[in-house]
This record gives sequence, structure tokens and C-alpha cells, in this order.
Amino acid sequence: MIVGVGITGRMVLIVGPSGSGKDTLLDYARERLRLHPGFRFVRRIITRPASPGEDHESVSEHEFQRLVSHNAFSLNWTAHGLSYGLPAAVDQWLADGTVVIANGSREVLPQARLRFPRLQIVNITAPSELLQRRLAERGRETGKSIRDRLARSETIEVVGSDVHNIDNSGPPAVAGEEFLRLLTFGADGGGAHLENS
Ligand SMILES: Nc1ncnc2c1ncn2[C@@H]1O[C@H](COP(=O)(O)OP(=O)(O)OP(=O)(O)O)[C@@H](O)[C@H]1O
Ligand SMILES: O=P(O)(O)OC[C@H]1O[C@H](OP(=O)(O)O)[C@H](O)[C@@H]1O
Repeated sequence: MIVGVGITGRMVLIVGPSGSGKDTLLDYARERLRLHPGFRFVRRIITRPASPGEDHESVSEHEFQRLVSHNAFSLNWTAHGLSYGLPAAVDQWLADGTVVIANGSREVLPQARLRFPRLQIVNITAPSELLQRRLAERGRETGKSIRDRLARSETIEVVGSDVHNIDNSGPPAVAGEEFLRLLTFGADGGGAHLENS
């Protein structure tokens, strides 16, 4: 079994333009940390029908607004004509000292910084030609929807001392290992490590 030594509980938001590889890197890390109780990967609530890729809870916009009015979200936002939420359970996991990892939005970072005192932002990047090719090959969106996502990719800057950039233009395992290192070595870049026993 894997045990953690000195892991510091915190919120980790992985952000970056559509097609940069957030879900791919989340899958990579989730698989490798699945036996570790100190890490939890958030299942998002989204007003998108079930689709290949991210495993999310699909709800109608009406249901989403009902959840908002019942304070069912720790953080929520809109983008691409969809509504996204992280469940309120996140707050309890953080209070328990867990490292909570979620797919976020670059645009919601100002609210996230106020919401989560211990926040680590992981910004995934890739050149625009790669984003374009990946979105076309993925096939979840087509035509205008892809064009809108690519246009949005260039409009939002992610800067700050709480931001770690990961270039995902090479093989997924390269960026995946870098992401794992960030998760397991703590927000301040040192001190914590995982041990196999
Ligand atoms: N390093 C990589 N090399 C080649 N293909 C990749 C790499 N990373 C991701 N991909 C592929 O690119 C596509 C987009 O990746 P992914 O869905 O992980 O991106 P995303 O950032 O989560 O996008 P979105 O915000 O639109 O959900 C997927 O088909 C994925 O398999
Ligand atoms: O452009 P920004 O604000 O960074 O991100 C907007 C939203 O798009 C992506 O979701 P998905 O591709 O619909 O699953 C992100 O995860 C985020 O929720």
C-alpha cells in the first residue's frame, strides 16, 4: 500500500485551454494515486449530456440552478454555454486535510482564490496548432464549437505566484509525471513525498 508522509491538504485546480490535456493528465494522476487516501479527484456536475471523456454528473440547467439555490456547490461557473460545479463535499474533504484535485476554469480563478485559502493552480499549455488538432481528433465538439473554444483559449491569461505551468506538447507521460510531482511534493514545491510500504 502507498502511504503519504507530510502531504499538505489543499485545493488543486487544473486549468488551461480546451484541448491542452487537463482530463488526460487527471486520468494519469488518478490512476497512479488511486490507492492513496490522501488524494481525492472531484467528479464535476455539468449541464452537458453524458459524453465520452470526463466522467461527470449530468444535470439539466433547471436542476443546476436548484442546486445553486441549495448551496450544493463549493464553486461553480459557466463557460461554453454550460454550467459547471464542484460539489459542496469538497469543503469537508479539505477540512479533513485531503489534497482535492479538480478540473477548473481559468476564468473562475479570482473566485477560487477567495474561496480556497490553500490553492494550487496547475496551468496546462500546448501550442494552438496542437489544440486545434486534438479537439478535431477528439470529436466531442465540431465546427463552430471548436472554433469558439480555440478563440477562447487565447483570451484568458493565467498568472500568479500560486500558478505552476506544465507544457503538455510532448507525450502525455512527460506532463503526467510533472503533474504527479506537483501533487505529491506539496504546494511549496518541497517537503512531502510518497513512500511504498
Ligand atoms: N500529450 C498529448 N499528446 C497527444 N494527445 C494528447 C495529449 N494530451 C491530450 N491529448 C489528446 O487531446 C485531446 C484533448 O485532451 P483532453 O480532453 O485531456 O483536454 P482538456 O484540456 O481536458 O480539454 P477540454 O477543456 O476541452 O475538456 C484528447 O483526445 C486527448 O487524448
Ligand atoms: O476556458 P476556461 O474558463 O479555462 O474553461 C472553461 C471550462 O471548459 C473546460 O471544460 P470542458 O472542456 O467543457 O469540459 C474547463 O474544464 C472549464 O470548466
